[in-house]
Amino acid sequence: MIVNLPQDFIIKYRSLLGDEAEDFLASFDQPSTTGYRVNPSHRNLPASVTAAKSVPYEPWGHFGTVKGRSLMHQSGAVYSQEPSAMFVGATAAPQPGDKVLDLCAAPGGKTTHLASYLQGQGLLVTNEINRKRVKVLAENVERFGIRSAVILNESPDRLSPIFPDFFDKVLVDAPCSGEGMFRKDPAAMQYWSLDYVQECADRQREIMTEAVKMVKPGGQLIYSTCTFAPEEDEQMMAWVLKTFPDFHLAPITKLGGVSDARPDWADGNPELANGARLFPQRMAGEGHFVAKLVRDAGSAMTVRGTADLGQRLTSEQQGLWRDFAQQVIGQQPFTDLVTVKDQLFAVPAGLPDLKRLHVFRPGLHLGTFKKNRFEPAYALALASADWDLKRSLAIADDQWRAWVHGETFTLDEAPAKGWYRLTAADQPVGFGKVVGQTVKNFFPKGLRFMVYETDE
Ligand SMILES: C[S@@+](CC[C@H](N)C(=O)[O-])C[C@H]1O[C@@H](n2cnc3c(N)ncnc32)[C@H](O)[C@@H]1O
Repeated sequence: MIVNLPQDFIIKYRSLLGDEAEDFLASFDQPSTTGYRVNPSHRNLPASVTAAKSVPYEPWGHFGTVKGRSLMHQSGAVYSQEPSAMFVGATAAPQPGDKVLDLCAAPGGKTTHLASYLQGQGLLVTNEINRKRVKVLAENVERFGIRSAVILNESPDRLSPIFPDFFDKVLVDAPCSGEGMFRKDPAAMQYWSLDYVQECADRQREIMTEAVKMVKPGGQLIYSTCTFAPEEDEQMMAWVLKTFPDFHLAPITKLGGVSDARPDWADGNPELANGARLFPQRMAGEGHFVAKLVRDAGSAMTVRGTADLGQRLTSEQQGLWRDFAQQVIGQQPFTDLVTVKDQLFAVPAGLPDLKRLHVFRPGLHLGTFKKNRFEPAYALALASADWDLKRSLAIADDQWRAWVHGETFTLDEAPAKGWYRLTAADQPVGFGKVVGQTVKNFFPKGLRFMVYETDE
């Protein structure tokens, strides 16, 4: 064996997997499997992205790699995600209009996937407890052009009193012992021990105790981990079924080498087989556990107060936004607008009162009110992939490279002065301000990068 797996890990899985254990252990010496999902709201994507081999259970999923410093990545046309992680979103598969909570969301792989299913309709509450990680989540939500998401930075026990019986779907992609990460990130092995698995299971029980309260009667709770440990997988589900008797495990369609979960690794309850196991020795992927819990239908949803996510716009702000929307977008695509300080947001409908929570983003960032003018946000440009804007300017590849590096660039002709959504290869890349033949650079400072020859 090349990879130095912990001895206790080897002993444990030899005992659990019997004849299959050597194939399982040998899979850790194979290279990790990479993949990406295409963003369904982006149009005219090149064949280099769409023609790669598909992931069997996820129509937007492909095997392969898209570089971080590429147009496809920067414009939000793709999200890099290893293929077995795609099984989580594919199992949740919310309908447009659903109210969805992603409780443990950073860096945003599952959130961006759930958003693809929602198609901008309904509500996506995406939460991350960790203050640093919530920033990365927000960057990915913006990059993927998600229009109807609220980003929260909270612990599950502070969310459950605000959202009782509220969501059609709740996803708990639980913090776990990460055994399915060993191949991609061998450093993950240094935290691993039999005790660590137990610690993770304890934390998962705490998270699930709050998560179940937020599922509406008849709604679903999708639970997933990227670990193989039965304590965090089948045994966790066995505990949920016993502790919360109004929840049951629903069957999941299993394609492409996905297997039934193992009741014999928990209390033998045959219902546990409805869960799904993704093993790297049986399929191309790093490994996951996914289960779909359904809450019995019952009492009606509790009615609560409505959201108060910011200030109303002054009449001057309304005018500045209206002028921008008419002149540049050509339509007024949002109804519920609020300001937080000088920032303008479009908030999704249907939220309860969030006053007591730490709201990291109340909705889609539309822009900033400066003195007597409005400056559109990068997030708004990236959320416009499927709109024909009144003012849109196609730029060439070398101009895109200058743009993401923070440089101004020159056009061959001078169009009318003002804001333009810029596109490269039909993908939105930001708002630029045209003055004469010059495009002034508004690419966010913290996201700037240099494209090298080796990135191609
Ligand atoms: C497996 S990761 C989520 C990955 C993410 N769903 C994705 O697809 O990109 C689990 C997340 O749970 C967060 N977390 C850790 N402890 C938590 C807790 N007690 N309650 C809620 N979330 C927690 C971690 O910070 C981490 O971001």
